[in-house]
Amino acid sequence: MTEHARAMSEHAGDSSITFERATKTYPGQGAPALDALDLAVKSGELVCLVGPSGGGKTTALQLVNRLVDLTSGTIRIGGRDIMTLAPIELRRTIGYAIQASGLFPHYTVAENIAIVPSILKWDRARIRARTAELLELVGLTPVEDWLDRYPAQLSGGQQQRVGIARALAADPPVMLMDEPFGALDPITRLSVQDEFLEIHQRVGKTTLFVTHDIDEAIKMGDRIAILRPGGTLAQFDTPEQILLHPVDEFVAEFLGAERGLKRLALTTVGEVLERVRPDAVLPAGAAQWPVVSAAMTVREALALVSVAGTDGAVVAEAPGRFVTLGELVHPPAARDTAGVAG
Ligand SMILES: Nc1ncnc2c1ncn2[C@@H]1O[C@H](COP(=O)(O)OP(=O)(O)OP(=O)(O)O)[C@@H](O)[C@H]1O
Repeated sequence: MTEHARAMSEHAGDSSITFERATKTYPGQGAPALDALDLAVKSGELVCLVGPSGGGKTTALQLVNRLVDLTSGTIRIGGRDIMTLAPIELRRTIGYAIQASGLFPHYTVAENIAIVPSILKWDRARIRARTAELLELVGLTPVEDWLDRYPAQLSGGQQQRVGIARALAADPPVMLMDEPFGALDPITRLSVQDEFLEIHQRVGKTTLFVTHDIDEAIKMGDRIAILRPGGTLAQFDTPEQILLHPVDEFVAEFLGAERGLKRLALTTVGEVLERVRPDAVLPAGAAQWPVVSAAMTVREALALVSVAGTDGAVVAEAPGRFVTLGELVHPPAARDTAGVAG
């Protein structure tokens, strides 16, 4: 075990990423690309980094794996200053997935996935087993059908999946993803997002995920960090809080005109139900109300209620419980926001 690996395993369990006034000014540039960023990503959390083009998102990501070096400030992983680690060693503990997958065209799928494990001198049986496990994880089965293909023989979505498998190969505690689904068509993109979220829930890597698509950020992020032009942080909070309380006009505009609808698509009927009085008596006339499921989004439930023209809906999974139209339109505030991973 190298000194670095030992140090990292001592910190096992803490894979938080902390930016402390992290600043990058590229040579010859008058203004910083990233300006005094303070951001703490908790272990296991998925944070989406969004902002306008040129806002410093990629720079922030590449500072973490030292593809770009800090001008000033500090970045820590698991509490350790990244500048105290050799870049090559550091990168072995960080999975990196980029747009267009970044696969090596002359390597097969199996060879691409094996790159970091080979550097780490895993034996062949271990690499083979890990490769099979990863291809299953990203849904490329039966595994034998995929191992020997070259990237050019895969669709964009399949390449992206192999890219994610490769980034996960050596089981790094931290994942950096730069527009990982940017090259996909909208339909494939939605399904790859779902798959990635499932994988994330299972493997729980601390993930910093760059996207310029605010809808993707709302769907994927435990929290979202919004950068302004000039690389300063505009807001860092849960998707729901950002949609409810954008700090200023810049953030509100960035979120777009459909902010209210986006928020409704984020909350489920079950979540609203948890926030309303449990002992409320079913109103007369509720027999005519539509039945909704606790798993439905508020947006879906509202569609049913508006078609039925009623003042509320009853909830299938909770006998005697109901939600009113008013509660669906303006869900009471959550009792706490401690639902964030970490
Ligand atoms: N190697 C470099 N040398 C000089 N300037 C650079 C370099 N890389 C990036 N920049 C500049 O730094 C700023 C931030 O770039 P960065 O790629 O981090 O933004 P971004 O938010 O990821 O943008 P996009 O959404 O367009 O990918 C931009 O103005 C860019 O032109």
